[in-house]
Formats: sequence, C-alpha cells, structure tokens
Amino acid sequence: MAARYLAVCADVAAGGPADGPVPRPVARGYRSVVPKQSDVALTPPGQAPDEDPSLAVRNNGGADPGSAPPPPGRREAVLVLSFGGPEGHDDVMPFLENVTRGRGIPPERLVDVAEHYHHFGGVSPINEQNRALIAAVEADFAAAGLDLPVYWGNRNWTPFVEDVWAQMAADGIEHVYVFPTSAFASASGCRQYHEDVARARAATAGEPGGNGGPTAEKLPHFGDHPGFVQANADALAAALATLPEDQRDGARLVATAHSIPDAMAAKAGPTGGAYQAELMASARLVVDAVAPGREFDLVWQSRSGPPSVPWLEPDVNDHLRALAAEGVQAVVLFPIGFVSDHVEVIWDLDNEAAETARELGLGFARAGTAGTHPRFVGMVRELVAERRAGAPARLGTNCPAACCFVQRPARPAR
Ligand SMILES: CC1=C(CCC(=O)O)c2cc3nc(cc4[nH]c(cc5[nH]c(cc1n2)c(C)c5CCC(=O)O)c(CCC(=O)O)c4C)C(CCC(=O)O)=C3C
Ligand SMILES: [Fe+2]
Repeated sequence: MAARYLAVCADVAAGGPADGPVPRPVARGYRSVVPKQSDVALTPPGQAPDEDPSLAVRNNGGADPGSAPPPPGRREAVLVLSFGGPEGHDDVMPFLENVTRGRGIPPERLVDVAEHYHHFGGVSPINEQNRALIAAVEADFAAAGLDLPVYWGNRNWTPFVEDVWAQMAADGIEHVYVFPTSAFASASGCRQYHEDVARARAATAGEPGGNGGPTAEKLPHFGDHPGFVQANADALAAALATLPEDQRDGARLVATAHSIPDAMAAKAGPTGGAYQAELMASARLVVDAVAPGREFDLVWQSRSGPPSVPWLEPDVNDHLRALAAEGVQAVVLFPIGFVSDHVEVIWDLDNEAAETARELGLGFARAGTAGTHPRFVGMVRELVAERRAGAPARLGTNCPAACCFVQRPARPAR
C-alpha cells in the first residue's frame, strides 16, 4: 500500500553563567534575563556561516569524506543546541521578538502565539525537556564509560549559545560536537543551527583575548536513525493502543511537522525538497516499525507568516476535516517533526487539533515525541562515536555551505 504523501513537493526526489567560577559541565539553572544586545557582526546575507574554516566538518550531501579521528588529548564536549523558550510571563514577548526579528511575522500572529505561552504560565516546557534530555545523555555517557561533558545552549533564550560558547572556551574545551534538537533539513531546522554556532564563535572571538573558542561540527540529520525511529515507533504504538479496539485498524495515521514557507522548502538540503523528503522517509520507517506497509499521511502544523506567503499545506486541521468527510472514524497524530512535547505540540495538537477532531466526531490520539526514550538518548552517543571514529556521515546529509539558504534578512545578533 502506498503512503499518501500530501506534501507539496512530493515530486522532489532529493533525498547567565553565574559570576565567578562556573562548575562544568552544564550551564543549567540560568536566571531568566532579558537578552542583552550585542554588537557582533552579522553573517552577511549570501555568505554561508559554515564557510568558516574552523567549523571543522561538513557532511556534504553524501560526499562526506568523514572526519579525521580527533587528535589525542583534544578536549572535547557535546553541545545540545536548542530553540529556547520563555521561563515566565515577562519572558514571552522578548522571546518572541528574538524568534521573529526580521522575519516578517505579522504582529497579530505574535499576540496569538503569546497567548499560547501565557496559557502555560509563560513557561515553555522545552527548557525542562532539554534539561531532562541532557541529564539522560550524561547518565548514558557515564554508563558507557564515556567521559565527555555536555553543555546546553539556545538560539532564542537563556542559556544563550553565545554565553555557553564563552563558557566552553573558559573551560578549555577545544572542540564541540553540536547536537541540535532538530532532526531534519531546512533553513529553520538545520541551517540556523549552523548560523547559531557561527554567531557564537564570532561573539567569542570578539571578547578580549577571544579566538572564537572551540571548533565545532554539527552532527548529521537523524530522522532515519534507528534510535529516533524506535522512540517514535514506540510512541505511535502506545497512542494507537489508547483508541477503542474497534477503531484501531481503521484509524488513519497522520505524521505532522512544522509548516515552513514553500520557498524555504524548495531550498532545503543540497538539491532542495529535503525537508519533506527526510520527513517522509522518517515517517515511513516509524510506521513500518509499528505496522509494516500501513498507509499514512504527512501534513503540516503551526503555520505562521502572512497569508499572502505560501507555506506547506495542508494544515493538520484542514486535513482532519477532509478525513472526516471521507468517512474516516479515528486518527492518530504523530509529530515526527519535533523531538519533544513543547508548545507547538501541546497547544497546536493537544488543544487545537484535538478540538477539531472533537467537533468532527473523530476518534483522536496523539503520539509522544522522542523525549528521553533510551534509544533516542543512546543515539546521541552513537552519532558522536561515528564522528570520533572518522566514519562518513551515516545519513550523508547536513546542510553544506550553500544549501538551505533563503534570501531574507540575516537574524541580527541579540
Ligand atoms: C521547521 C521548524 C521547527 C522544527 C525544527 C526545530 O526544532 O528547530 C520549529 C521548531 C520550533 N518552533 C518554536 C517556536 C516558534 N516558531 C516560530 C516561527 C517559525 N518556526 C518555523 C519553523 C520551525 N520551527 C518557521 C519557518 C517560523 C517563521 C519564522 C522564521 O522564518 O524563522 C515562532 C514565532 C511565532 C509563530 O509565528 O509561531 C515561535 C514562537 C519552538 C519552541 C516551542 C516552545 O517554546 O515550546 C520550536 C521547537
Ligand atoms: Fe518554529
């Protein structure tokens, strides 16, 4: 049975740190502060930040020569690099301004999204989820006898990646394996994480006596990694089992991911279209692990941007309406595009999409995300081990110098 891929481009084959000494290894427990403006130079539009030769490894589109094994004695670390989220009501607007600066998101959309956060006391669960992931990775490293410190930095809120970079430099870290909390290609999910590292290195170089701090390599996309797939498959099976027995076989399985502008999707990955292609491949693996060959759909959620700009469609809510009209009785949503149950998941799916399903009389279940599933946690160690062994990138995808670039204002340094 062929999967019903509803993606637009289905024809694309492409694949604060405390004062004084701060204890290693994790910059946790930051106070929530309004970000300071820094005057770090921007990546000029059109110039890829990963042309910075100190960003040591690029897993370019299948042509990855592999990294050299690390020189003996090099002091290394892992950085969990994430999106960031507010920690209280007063953080919400400054956080949203950080996310959307220069992005052309309409102000009324920001007001709406702020409400989603205020609904949860202004606290995004993403930070607690990242702390839990880091604790699990540290425990996994320790159990495997791997002595590698784990740091945490964010793009849009404390602990900011710039501050953590300075901390790693102060701690004598020479090289960092960057693990982004995002599995797939796109300007949002891959390239911006490269840009975050480049910005952090520029900021560190701008400090007195600074030299950019540790060199870095971003770990490859992991949507097809067995650890990620197993975590999502277990969650999908568990969600399916919550439906009444007579609905399970007929329930439609629906993968979701963050919508992105069509123009961004067209530029994702070395030959374009990689966001949808990687998501489809990942969702297929997840479904096959639960119910081999079973049909599923891939649709989009959390669209922002002005209506005049086309984004990937259909939206999950519209899709639920179409399914109900077809006579489908129940759905299981699995948000394959995210790695934890943050606001985009618990608001846009558990609240909005669940409400749509209720209105339509559709049975509804939502699968969890990878979170701290042991196979997902172990995946981080495996990805690092591959790079340390000098192996070619397993997946062969990570945004090379020129890909995923969309012409829009560079995100100013905070
Ligand atoms: C592909 C993708 C991922 C997955 C990959 C990854 O994880 O990186 C993702 C994750 C996330 N997106 C998040 C939050 C937001 N995203 C926004 C805006 C946007 N997202 C986009 C795409 C993505 N976003 C895009 C193209 C925009 C338009 C602005 C622009 O062109 O850059 C806005 C602005 C308001 C709005 O319009 O919604 C917010 C608040 C949170 C945090 C949730 C929490 O706090 O719990 C997370 C993990
Ligand atoms: Fe987003």
